[in-house]
Amino acid sequence: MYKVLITDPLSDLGIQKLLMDPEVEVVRKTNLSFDELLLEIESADALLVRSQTQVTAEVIEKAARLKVIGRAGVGVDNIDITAATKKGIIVVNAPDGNTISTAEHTFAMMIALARNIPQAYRSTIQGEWKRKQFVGVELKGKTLSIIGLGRIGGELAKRAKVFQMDVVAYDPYLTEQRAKKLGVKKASFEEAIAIGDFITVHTPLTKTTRHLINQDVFTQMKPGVRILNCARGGIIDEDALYEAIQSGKVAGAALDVFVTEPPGEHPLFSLPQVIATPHLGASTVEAQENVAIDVSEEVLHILHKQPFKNAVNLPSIPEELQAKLQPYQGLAEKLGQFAAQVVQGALEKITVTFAGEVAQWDIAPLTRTILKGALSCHLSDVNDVNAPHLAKHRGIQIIEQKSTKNYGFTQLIKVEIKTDQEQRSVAGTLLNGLGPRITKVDNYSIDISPDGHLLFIQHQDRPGAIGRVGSVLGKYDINIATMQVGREEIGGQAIMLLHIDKGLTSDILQELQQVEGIYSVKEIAL
Ligand SMILES: NC(=O)c1ccc[n+]([C@@H]2O[C@H](COP(=O)([O-])OP(=O)(O)OC[C@H]3O[C@@H](n4cnc5c(N)ncnc54)[C@H](O)[C@@H]3O)[C@@H](O)[C@H]2O)c1
Ligand SMILES: O=C(O)CC[C@@H](O)C(=O)O
Repeated sequence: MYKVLITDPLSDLGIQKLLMDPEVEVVRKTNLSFDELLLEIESADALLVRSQTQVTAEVIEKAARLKVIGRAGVGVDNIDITAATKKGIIVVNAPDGNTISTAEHTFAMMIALARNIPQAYRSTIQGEWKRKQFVGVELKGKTLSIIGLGRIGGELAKRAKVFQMDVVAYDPYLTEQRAKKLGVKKASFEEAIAIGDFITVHTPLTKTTRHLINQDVFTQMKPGVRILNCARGGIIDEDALYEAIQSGKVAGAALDVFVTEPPGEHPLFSLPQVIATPHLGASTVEAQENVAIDVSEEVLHILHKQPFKNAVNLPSIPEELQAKLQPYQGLAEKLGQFAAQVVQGALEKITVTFAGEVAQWDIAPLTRTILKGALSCHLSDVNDVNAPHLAKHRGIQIIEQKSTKNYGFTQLIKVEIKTDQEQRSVAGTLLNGLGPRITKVDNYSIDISPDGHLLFIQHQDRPGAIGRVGSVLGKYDINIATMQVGREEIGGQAIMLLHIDKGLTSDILQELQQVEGIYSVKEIAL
């Protein structure tokens, strides 16, 4: 049974799939104190949050069984991604479900700002009739500068075009093609800042976007500019915004998000030019249902070990590529496990080479799986998420390469491991109808399926060696299921790779080591 802990309000309809899964127990507890959260998280397999719950390193540290953190929304700045990654916890979000709602909210804020609607409402219901005081501006013909033309920025641009605004956008990843498709002028940051009558930010909050709009940037703006932030508090320096409004440079600001939420009695609220909403961008029935459905499905996929797509701490893999790579995942993991068990000493470098059909694709996910296989022989709780981090942390160098060399197979994956004592390699392929096979260990060609208990023996190629190994195993009632022998030259070094039906005790291993003509014996569990 998986415990799915939900600590922020999520749409009832949206989490139906979770509620209906017989293997899932849904525990909904909102407004938990920090200590209560620490207590609940200990036994949770999945945690679902919106933006309120702060999933700090301390919370993650306490989570003994947590496999996935699901964010019902886009921004994951309330989750310590580094701490989750270190612990091998997958973080997924629901990036698409609230795009339209947030774009619409931003647009509503822009109109409200242009026409002083909140201020006029407040005055009118107090019995005043101040028509002169609330003269606004039209959107038509004005320039809207969008900083961050992603999903929300893009939808906002479409709406602004319908209102006959000139839309310019700055986004480091904006292509001419996308700008053209949206009817937007691609600009530099400086240009976008200098020409905007309305400037709106739609970037995530990161180290580079914190205070992206600061005191210096305000000085470069047009006098009378109007500012919007429906993305994240902190992208705009709140103190600098206060100054810019006070000085008259900025005519007004519409804010849905704040550095601290709730902001309490914020100095900006003393300025009549500021309008505000309490982080309502995604607060529509539709968006809340969408994000809850999306994140619930992702969490279920992860708990049931099925493919998922919106992991924040794993590069996303297009479905088509995922389908192509899937058959290779098992082989990749086994090769990593085999290579790590066949070597002696501390891992220093892992080189993975892909040849044939597989080399035509993005093979980074397979490299991660190989790494997971190799590291899991020595470390606990290794998965695709934390494997690269764990390798880096231990100073293990990872080299990934593609080869056009003909290895005699339609596709081949080779794993070379260098330790402080030796360097060895193992290669494998997928054979039609037979599945994964190990085809080479060091320079010895073999053909064995990578599963179960294996014995890897290095010996001298002399009559009797195989028989003597068989006698020792027979003495202890250990059945040999399959056996492969490889040699470089007659009478030289050779290897035996045996499938045995059960594992060996250290005494039997030692006895095998003493057999005449045997150089080394390694037991490999796959
Ligand atoms: N107010 C709300 O309720 C609400 C709702 C949803 C999303 N959001 C916020 O809106 C943000 C954007 O959401 P989205 O779905 O459009 O994300 P997105 O990832 O589709 O778009 C973000 C864009 O910002 C661009 N970007 C990154 N750094 C930049 C920089 N320094 N300068 C300019 N552009 C930069 C990226 O290239 C990307 O195109 C989210 O990160 C989230 O914090 C708020
Ligand atoms: O949960 C919310 O309502 C806010 C969501 C929004 O900020 C997001 O980043 O998706």
